[in-house]
Amino acid sequence: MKRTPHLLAIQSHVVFGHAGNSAAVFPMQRVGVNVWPLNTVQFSNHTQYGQWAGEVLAPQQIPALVEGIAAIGELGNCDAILSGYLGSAAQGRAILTGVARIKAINPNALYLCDPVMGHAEKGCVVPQEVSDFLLDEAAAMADFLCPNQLELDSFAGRKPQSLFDCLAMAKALLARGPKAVLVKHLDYPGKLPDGFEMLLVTADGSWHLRRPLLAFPRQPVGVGDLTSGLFLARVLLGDSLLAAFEFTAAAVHEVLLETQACASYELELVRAQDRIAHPRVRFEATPISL
Ligand SMILES: Nc1ncnc2c1ncn2[C@@H]1O[C@H](COP(=O)(O)OP(=O)(O)O)[C@@H](O)[C@H]1O
Ligand SMILES: Cc1ncc(COP(=O)(O)O)c(C=O)c1O
Ligand SMILES: [Mg+2]
Repeated sequence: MKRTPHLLAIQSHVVFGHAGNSAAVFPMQRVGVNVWPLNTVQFSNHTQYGQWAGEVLAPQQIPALVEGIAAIGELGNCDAILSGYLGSAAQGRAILTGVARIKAINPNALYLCDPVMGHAEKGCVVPQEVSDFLLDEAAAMADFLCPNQLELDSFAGRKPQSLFDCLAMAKALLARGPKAVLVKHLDYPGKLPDGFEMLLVTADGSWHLRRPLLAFPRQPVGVGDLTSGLFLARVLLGDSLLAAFEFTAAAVHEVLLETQACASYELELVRAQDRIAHPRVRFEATPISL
């Protein structure tokens, strides 16, 4: 029987609703991965409500928890690390120490960094020191980097002029070290208004994918976290990068359809669980080159 992969997921937890690990853990489990959630913050709710209660985890807790897993002899079973929303740059550095520790035991372990900085319409959701850390330090250690357009602009230091420009900006990131860059959300002059577009850029090729843009009275939160989590989960389950990309687009779209149908602000992950595991829609990515 094929072994179930294990994934250490280091990002935020919200008590109510879905963002960070609260958006990604259940879907990753539902598609068949053992998840080890390590919560960088525990907030009452996501920050787009404009107010929240809760605390940021002390940075030294991250290596301490990783050492605790090493002490029971399980750290070598970690096949991948995912990081998302960071409470501070010190937390980010502690995560990189953990990634290095895991890669020393299991050189095949993959690290996906979702460089959560914010969103064009939502404004920045992290402090400047976190953005600097993501640009200067985390990108260099990541096997996979999953920026949205704002984060890609931040990495490139400019805004794109076209789709091909987005591709060039994502390709430039490959030179910093990652095996693949998944741009979760494209925005560029000339983009068709009725589509939601993504890019996958690897050393072996690049692909562009378009799915319908759904209307919401308030943009749901946690979609980026769901996207990076499902992508990494499917890669661990044996998908090619392209197959994982197409699966992720379909599964995320299913969640958004369910969320829209329920008129919910929070993602309807529980109701959509069968659609996450077995998406009914399919989106084909098309090859793109400069
Ligand atoms: N098909 C879709 N239709 C409408 N909105 C979408 C669709 N897919 C994603 N979104 C929204 O677009 C944004 C996606 O943002 P993105 O940049 O990928 O990630 P993040 O969730 O990290 O901001 C989110 O606000 C999400 O709610
Ligand atoms: C606590 C927390 N984690 C993560 C996120 C990131 O969510 P998204 O996937 O929409 O970028 C947010 C966004 O507001 C948040 O408040
Ligand atoms: Mg995000």
